[in-house]
Amino acid sequence: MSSRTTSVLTIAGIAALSIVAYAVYFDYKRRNDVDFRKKLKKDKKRVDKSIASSKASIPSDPSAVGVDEVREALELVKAEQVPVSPEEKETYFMTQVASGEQLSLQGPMFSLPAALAFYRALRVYPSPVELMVIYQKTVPEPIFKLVIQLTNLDVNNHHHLYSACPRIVVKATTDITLRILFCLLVLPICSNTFTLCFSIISGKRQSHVRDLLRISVLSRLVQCFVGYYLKFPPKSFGVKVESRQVANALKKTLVLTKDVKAGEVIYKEFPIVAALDSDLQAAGTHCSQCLRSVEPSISIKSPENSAYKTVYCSAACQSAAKSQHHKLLFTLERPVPEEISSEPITPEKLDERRKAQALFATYLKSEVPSHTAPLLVARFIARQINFEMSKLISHTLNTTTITTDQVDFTEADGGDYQLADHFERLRYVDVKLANDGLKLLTAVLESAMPGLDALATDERYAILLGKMVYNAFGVFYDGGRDDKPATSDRPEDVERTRTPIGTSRQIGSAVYTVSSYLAHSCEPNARPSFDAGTSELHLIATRDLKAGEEITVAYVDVTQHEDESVVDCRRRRRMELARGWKFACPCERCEKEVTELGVASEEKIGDESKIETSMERFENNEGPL
Ligand SMILES: C[S@@+](CC[C@H](N)C(=O)[O-])C[C@H]1O[C@@H](n2cnc3c(N)ncnc32)[C@H](O)[C@@H]1O
Repeated sequence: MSSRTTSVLTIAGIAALSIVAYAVYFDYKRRNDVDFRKKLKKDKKRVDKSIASSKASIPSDPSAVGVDEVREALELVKAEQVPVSPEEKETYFMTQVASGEQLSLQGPMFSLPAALAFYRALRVYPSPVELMVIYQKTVPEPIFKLVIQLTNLDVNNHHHLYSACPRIVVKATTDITLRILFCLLVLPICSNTFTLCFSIISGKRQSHVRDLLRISVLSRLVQCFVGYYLKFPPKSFGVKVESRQVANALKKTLVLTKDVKAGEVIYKEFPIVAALDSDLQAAGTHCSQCLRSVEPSISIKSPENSAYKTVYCSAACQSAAKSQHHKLLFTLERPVPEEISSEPITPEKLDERRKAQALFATYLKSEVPSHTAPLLVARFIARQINFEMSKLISHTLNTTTITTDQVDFTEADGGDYQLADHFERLRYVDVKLANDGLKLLTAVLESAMPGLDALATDERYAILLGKMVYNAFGVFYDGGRDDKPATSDRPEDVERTRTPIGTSRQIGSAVYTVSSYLAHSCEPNARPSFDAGTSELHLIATRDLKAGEEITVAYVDVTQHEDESVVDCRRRRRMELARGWKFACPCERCEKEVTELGVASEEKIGDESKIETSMERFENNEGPL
């Protein structure tokens, strides 16, 4: 043993002996010395008093924390940097909620720090109103009050919180339209929370709802916010969504989870919403629901007096279209199911509805030959309303039955996520609202169910349009069509759908949840096919692929045509990508052409300079997910 260790042990031994000696001495004095005992009692009283007075200075009601103190703390939080990328936000969010939960268990002294942690989480959560509803039910009341106080003091954030749902949160109690609005506007992210809050506002506090309330904020929100991509796409698709760094920005792409051979179908997917090009819709040659080509003699036609003429290939398609969107948008039938009481419809109201539908139908027909986005948006909104209504019936009747027709392909494994959850996460491109589309659609919704006008605000409508044009695929089969009305417009101005054979050959457009994540390559390893002769997308491998490989498709026509040089083909496809999709393609083929064929690497694509500022922001990952 070294001398150093010995001396450490010796000192430790002496110290231990001293303590023991003092304890023995203390015990002896306590037992035998009266004065010592008196002094001890006096000392104890003094200590008790001091503890009591320090306890009194701790507020028993933490909401009594001074406003100045709260304001000061808020200023410090506001000065903190908020993470920018979605991944950082997720981590930050989870850390803050976890720390809020921990601190709230530490007693009243920690109420403000706990509230601040919850408040920090609120600042990055995409749907703050929803989070507030959850906080209200799960965070101890004094801490929740402090979170409210922080929100009220932060004027900007206050605006952020309530601008999404003016009036509605307050009013959503009894009226059916408002209940639907509450669900569609306020709770767009998480269907569990969706169900939970729906039950709360519909006054049905069933036992499973109470159970849900007991689950910690964190576990439920982790599932909503982060767990989504663990459950979606469903495992059966054989693909997963991964974030990859592309040119300084994080992109979400689809990656294989299984090996596939060239020519094999990777997965099949039905669309969330689809629409025929308007000239085919008018011609009545294709089913308006599944987009199948249909013999006029056997097709099911809409009634003569219908504002928007539709043709269906089968009773099943007619029924699906009706329940999803057509009844609400283009019929005079009661929009609310029989199970739910609603105000009687007067002849005046009916007339108002007829006129609104006629005007909207005329607008849709007069749109650029194949611009389907306004119809896709209208159908999507109607579908969501109908979906919420069917949920309402199941709640009202105390059943959980929602027919497959209503959830079908929008549901991931286990049914945790639904239409709104998927759509909410898709990225969008800025769209300028140039015409009356929104006004006319609003009139149709309002005439069917007063109050629904709140659903289609300028901002929301622009986002929905932006999501449709950014994520839609062109549907084509049998080589596509040759009879599209000629136009001098650029392809991406007529229709910006991902169509590997060119938008001029598509018969319609459709938006898919999984396939929306497919990235582009000018030398793609997969292709969308519509071999079923409908809008059902089959993703086919164009070569042997291994698990872990990123899947790519061609967004535009990438084949070199007979009359085209390599340089011309390259310029054409890159221009279309830059104008329509706002990126300079970095794929291997584009790179190879630079090195092998001597195409100038500095080649500037004319319109790339026109990429909007918003797009640059978006590319830097500052925009929406
Ligand atoms: C409909 S989104 C596709 C979904 C997208 N991958 C995501 O991150 O969610 C289309 C956008 O993805 C990006 N993108 C697709 N393929 C790309 C590629 N090969 N290189 C760079 N960006 C690409 C472009 O920003 C394009 O505008």
